[in-house]
Amino acid sequence: MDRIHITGGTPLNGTIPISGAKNAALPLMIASLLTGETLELINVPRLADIAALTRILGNHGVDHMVVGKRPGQTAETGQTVRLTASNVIDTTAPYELVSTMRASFWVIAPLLARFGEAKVSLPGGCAIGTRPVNLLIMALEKLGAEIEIDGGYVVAKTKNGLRGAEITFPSVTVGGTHVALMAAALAYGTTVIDNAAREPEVVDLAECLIKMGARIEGAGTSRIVVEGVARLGGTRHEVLPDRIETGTYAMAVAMTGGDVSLVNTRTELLASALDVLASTGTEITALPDGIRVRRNGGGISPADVTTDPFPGFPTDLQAQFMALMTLAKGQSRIRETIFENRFMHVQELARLGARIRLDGDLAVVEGVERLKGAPVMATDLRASVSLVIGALAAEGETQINRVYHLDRGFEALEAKLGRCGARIERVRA
Ligand SMILES: CC(=O)N[C@H]1[C@@H](OP(=O)(O)OP(=O)(O)OC[C@H]2O[C@@H](n3ccc(=O)[nH]c3=O)[C@H](O)[C@@H]2O)O[C@H](CO)[C@@H](O)[C@@H]1O
Ligand SMILES: C=C(OP(=O)(O)O)C(=O)O
Repeated sequence: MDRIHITGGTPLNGTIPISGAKNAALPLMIASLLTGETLELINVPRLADIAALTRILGNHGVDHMVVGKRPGQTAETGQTVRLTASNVIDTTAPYELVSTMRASFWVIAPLLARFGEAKVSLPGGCAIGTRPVNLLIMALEKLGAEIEIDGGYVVAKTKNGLRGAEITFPSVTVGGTHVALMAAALAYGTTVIDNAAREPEVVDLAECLIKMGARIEGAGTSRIVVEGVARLGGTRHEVLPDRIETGTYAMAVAMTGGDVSLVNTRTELLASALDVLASTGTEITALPDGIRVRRNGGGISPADVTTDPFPGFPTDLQAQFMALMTLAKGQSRIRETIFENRFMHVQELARLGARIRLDGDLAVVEGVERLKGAPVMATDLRASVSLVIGALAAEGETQINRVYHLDRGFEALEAKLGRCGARIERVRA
């Protein structure tokens, strides 16, 4: 298995281009199943999760084409991908494919809405909690689907098509909102989704669906209204920038010090995280095409955060923020309210010398003077990158094992950091 070696202690200086968002590209690709016409997606990141979903869509019969590179494009420039689901041959998504990635479960919605049936394995994904799909099933049942669980598969059917309904989520779910949106887009009549997720990735999906002919109002608020249409068509859509990748590199600079421009991204995608970063003594300035992040000399001030659905502090940045707080001048308190088991990075950060105490959903971090390199193990996607951040700031060498987690969500990580002065290399097994 590949490993990453990092020799820490060098500030980061330069420019990092931000990729298209994994968590937007995945539902957008899945939306291709809603139409027989071609969906062209621009700025799709090159990631293991995208490749995994491409295999799943291929298994359904979706035609996948990567449009040729244009002059000026580099390995880190997102790809343009054309997906055409004109000849869907199979409405089953098998265990072997779905178990590697949670978002793949969402194919159930377009398959059911367009073909009246779907059989999808219960999902896998990052080991950060139990992650049930009861709310996704509830939404589909409200729309009239008959659902049973059989041999680890969710089998969904509808005799006369889905029908618009009132769907009220008891708690905010991003995947549930994606599924409800896609299914309602092709249902008869009006669907109201209450307590909908307001994440920018939900808005991106809704905007693409609208271009495909869907009638959706209110995406980005907690009440979305969908008027079902009989059919959807193809379109061209650019995937929005990855706010989690943006926040991750911002935290890396906050920790190592230096001056980095994060380009092809937008401040409003992560306002709450940038406010918290500013309160730690990091200078954040908006650029026309991104964000400039600077910390020169001054120490890192401690700050408390609680993860929350958008526009709150994202759970997908909690591990990275914890890495930063390990070097703060004092105590910080980090509460994780979204996933019950998202503290796997704590014991690995401790190997670098961090002092963190866990108490239920609360992590209390006592800042230390310095971290020291050590061998560590990547456990899930965001935990892995928190170790990269810690290692960049630690003295000496850190070896990160099991880096396949990183490849799920960070495009060209070593190249992007390396060009800013980080001493980072991948050792291939
Ligand atoms: C591919 C993708 O976009 N993944 C993101 C998505 O995951 P995902 O869509 O899986 O996360 P959800 O928003 O659905 O989960 C939020 C909470 O609701 C619970 N829940 C969810 C569904 C359900 O049927 N029942 C239930 O109890 C979950 O266990 C969790 O505790 O949003 C999460 C929260 O912002 C992010 O961390 C993930 O990176
Ligand atoms: C948890 C994540 O992904 P997934 O929902 O696919 O497990 C993530 O992107 O941080």
